[in-house]
Amino acid sequence: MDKNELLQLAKEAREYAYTPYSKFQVGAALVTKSGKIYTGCNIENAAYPVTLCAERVAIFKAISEGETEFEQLAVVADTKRPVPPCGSCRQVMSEFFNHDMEIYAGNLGTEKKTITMEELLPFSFEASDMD
Ligand SMILES: O=c1ccn([C@H]2C[C@H](O)[C@@H](CO)O2)c(=O)[nH]1
Ligand SMILES: [Zn+2]
Repeated sequence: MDKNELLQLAKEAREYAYTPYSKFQVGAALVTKSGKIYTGCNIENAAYPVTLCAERVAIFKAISEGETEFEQLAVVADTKRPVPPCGSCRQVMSEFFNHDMEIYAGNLGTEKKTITMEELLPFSFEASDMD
C-alpha cells in the first residue's frame, strides 16, 4: 500500500500510546501479505523494562491472529529525524520479515526514510545459524 497512507495509520495509532513515564509516544502500522493492517503503540509499565514498543505490539498482534507473512511496516514518533526502531524491535522484525521488506520511518512532519530489513539489521542472528 501507499507509504504515506501507512505512515498516517501509524500516526493515528500513536495517539493510543500509554506513556506516563517517558511521555514519548510511538505508533506503528504493519501490512500483512494477506492484506490486513495491524497497528500498535508503545505501552509502558511502572517496572520500566516491561515496556513494549509500538513495533512489537503491531507484530505480536498480527502473529497472535495467525499472520506470519508481512509486506510493509511504518513507525512514527515526534522526533526531528525519522524515528529509528530500537535494537530489540530490529531483532524481532528480523525473525519475521524478509531481507527486502520495507520499513518506513517517519515523524509528525514530513521527514521519512525507507529502509529494508537487511539495512536495518545486517548480519542478524537467525534460526539457520543454529543448524
Ligand atoms: O522505535 C521505538 C523507540 C522507542 N519506543 C518507545 C519505548 C518507550 O516506551 C519509549 C521511550 O523509549 O519509546 C518505541 O515504541 N519504538
Ligand atoms: Zn523497540
